[in-house]
Amino acid sequence: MSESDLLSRIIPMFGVSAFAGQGVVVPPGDDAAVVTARDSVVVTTDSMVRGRDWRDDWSTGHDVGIKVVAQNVSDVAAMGAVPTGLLVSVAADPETSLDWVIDLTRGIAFGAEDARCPVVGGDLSSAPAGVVIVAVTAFGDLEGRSPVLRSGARPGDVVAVAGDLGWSGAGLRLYELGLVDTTPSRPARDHTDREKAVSVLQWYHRSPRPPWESGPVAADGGATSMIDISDGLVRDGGRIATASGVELALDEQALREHFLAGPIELALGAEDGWRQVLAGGEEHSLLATFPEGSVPVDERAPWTVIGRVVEAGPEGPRLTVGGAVPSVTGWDHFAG
Ligand SMILES: Nc1ncnc2c1ncn2[C@@H]1O[C@H](COP(=O)(O)OP(=O)(O)O)[C@@H](O)[C@H]1O
Ligand SMILES: Cc1ncc(C[n+]2csc(CCOP(=O)(O)OP(=O)(O)O)c2C)c(N)n1
Ligand SMILES: [Mg+2]
Repeated sequence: MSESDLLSRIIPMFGVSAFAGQGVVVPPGDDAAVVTARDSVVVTTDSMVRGRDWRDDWSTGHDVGIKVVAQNVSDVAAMGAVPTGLLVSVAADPETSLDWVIDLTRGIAFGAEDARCPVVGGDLSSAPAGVVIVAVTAFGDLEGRSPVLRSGARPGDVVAVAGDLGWSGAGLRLYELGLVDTTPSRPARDHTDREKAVSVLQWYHRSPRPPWESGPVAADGGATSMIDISDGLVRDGGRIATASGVELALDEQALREHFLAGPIELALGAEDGWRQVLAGGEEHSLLATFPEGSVPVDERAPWTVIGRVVEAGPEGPRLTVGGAVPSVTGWDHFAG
């Protein structure tokens, strides 16, 4: 199949016409898309690489599509913005099956629709044998809000998280332990049955649905800093601490109670599960700091208070859990 044939299959799947009038002036198909922007534009990019970010024996093309959109939309949300457009680039070994590419496209289209955000273009390229890379760029609109940076946390603020912690990392760990779940639809959150707990965690690893709507809610509520947790609570919380020059003093009891108890502890046990709560990557939940008393009340995706911001001590900016620096560090692509 030629590149143009493939594009003529892919582009209609994004149904951009559904978004006509919502900022898309020229849809995919020309040299570039044209979108309207009212204000400063939030822009971010994140890619996934076969073998590094997913394995074909665990994840379908559809899963990869949902996940790459989620990663990007949560980065937009972590600035306090709503997503307004996506660009999708795929570089694939020509042996990659058409079915896989179509499945990927369906997953991207599903994620984009869920985020109410049109795919406005992209690129197709071939890659050496075995290589498949999916790269997404997302645009966002602050709708008049000031961007929420990593650097605004102040002593006296509370630290809160929207979404779960450790689910994706626990799901990955369960795959690594040899459990293979292929539940076709999203399983219910289960706190009593181990098999169902395994299934819900592996499902979240394959196709996360972080609470990205909470990003703008946090910004409106006066969040002083925010980040999406892609490399684990400890590493990403540490980034807020460093950028803000403060200590994030997290409450071990609150973390264990809200995030370890339940599916993670049931599926992995307390020790391994706790590591995932602290250091599991790819969760894409939002971590933010708020002035005391202004944590937003959002029933759809509640913010859970997990600690406080305090003045950095002699050790400098850092993140502590129960008063100590955790021994786990989180994900780093190049640390080996
Ligand atoms: N190759 C690159 N060139 C320029 N900037 C980059 C590159 N890779 C990452 N960055 C920037 O570095 C910052 C941190 O990137 P990353 O750790 O990927 O953040 P995130 O977890 O939010 O995706 C971001 O502002 C990102 O835009
Ligand atoms: C096969 C496989 N091995 C390991 C992982 C785990 N993993 C890959 S990337 C990542 C962290 C986040 O990825 P990155 O691309 O750095 O996101 P960013 O920080 O840029 O948002 C993790 C935990 C995985 N998903 N699949
Ligand atoms: Mg990134």
